[in-house]
Amino acid sequence: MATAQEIALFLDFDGTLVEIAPSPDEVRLDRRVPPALDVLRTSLGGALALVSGRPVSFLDAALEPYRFDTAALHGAQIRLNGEIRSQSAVPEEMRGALRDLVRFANSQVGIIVEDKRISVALHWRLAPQLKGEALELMRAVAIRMGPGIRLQEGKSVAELVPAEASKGSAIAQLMQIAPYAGRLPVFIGDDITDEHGFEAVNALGGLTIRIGDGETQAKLRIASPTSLRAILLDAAERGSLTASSFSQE
Ligand SMILES: O=P(O)(O)OC[C@H]1O[C@H](O[C@H]2O[C@H](CO)[C@@H](O)[C@H](O)[C@H]2O)[C@H](O)[C@@H](O)[C@@H]1O
Repeated sequence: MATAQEIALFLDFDGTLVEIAPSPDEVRLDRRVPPALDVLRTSLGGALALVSGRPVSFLDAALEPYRFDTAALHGAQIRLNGEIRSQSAVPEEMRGALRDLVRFANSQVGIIVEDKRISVALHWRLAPQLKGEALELMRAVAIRMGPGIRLQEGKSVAELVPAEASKGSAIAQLMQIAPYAGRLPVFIGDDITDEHGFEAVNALGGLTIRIGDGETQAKLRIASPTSLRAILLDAAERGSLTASSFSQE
């Protein structure tokens, strides 16, 4: 089994480091997690990154005062060593799309539009009966926006994302750069968007872990964000994380 020095750890945020909440603004991160991740980053020679659908700014605020390498917006925004390394352009057609989505949200109770500029999400967790209508609208808007945009489905959400971006390509990019290059990638996630990451990490011979149930390409499962947190906090206390830390559930 690989040692701590050989691992590159990639962590999803929602549904992985924090429990899913009724709306995007309501997530609460256990305050022991940010310092624990900082300790683990050191023990991993710096090879720890967040891979999330959220923007870098949101993740920085959630994990403050720590700033981690981040592949944000499903890979459309990558920050490494404190500097934005790559970022997709704001799609020209996004303003028109946003107008249609806000109009829909204003006409229905429980629909939330999350404007992340480079991408936009339409949430129906608080109005599950509107899933069909919301998805139909998102599919129509994505088609209208053309080949530069793809539709990313997730847990009670659909998002318009730059077509070239995915968690898989972001992880593959990071794996070519120090301190990630040459290590065994370990990716932990819980949602459909994470399947791109699982595919890429499986192709690199790494370890893939799905939080919770649902169909997946991941090789291992951990029951919940609570169980993962326990593993990470324990590893931080011992100052060592290995691939086998994740198979002791
Ligand atoms: O890649 P992730 O870090 O898992 O981010 C994926 C999306 O997560 C957020 O939405 C999800 O979590 C919300 C809070 O728990 C929940 O209310 C919603 O139903 C979920 O879809 C976030 O709001 C999105 O921007 C992320 O892309």
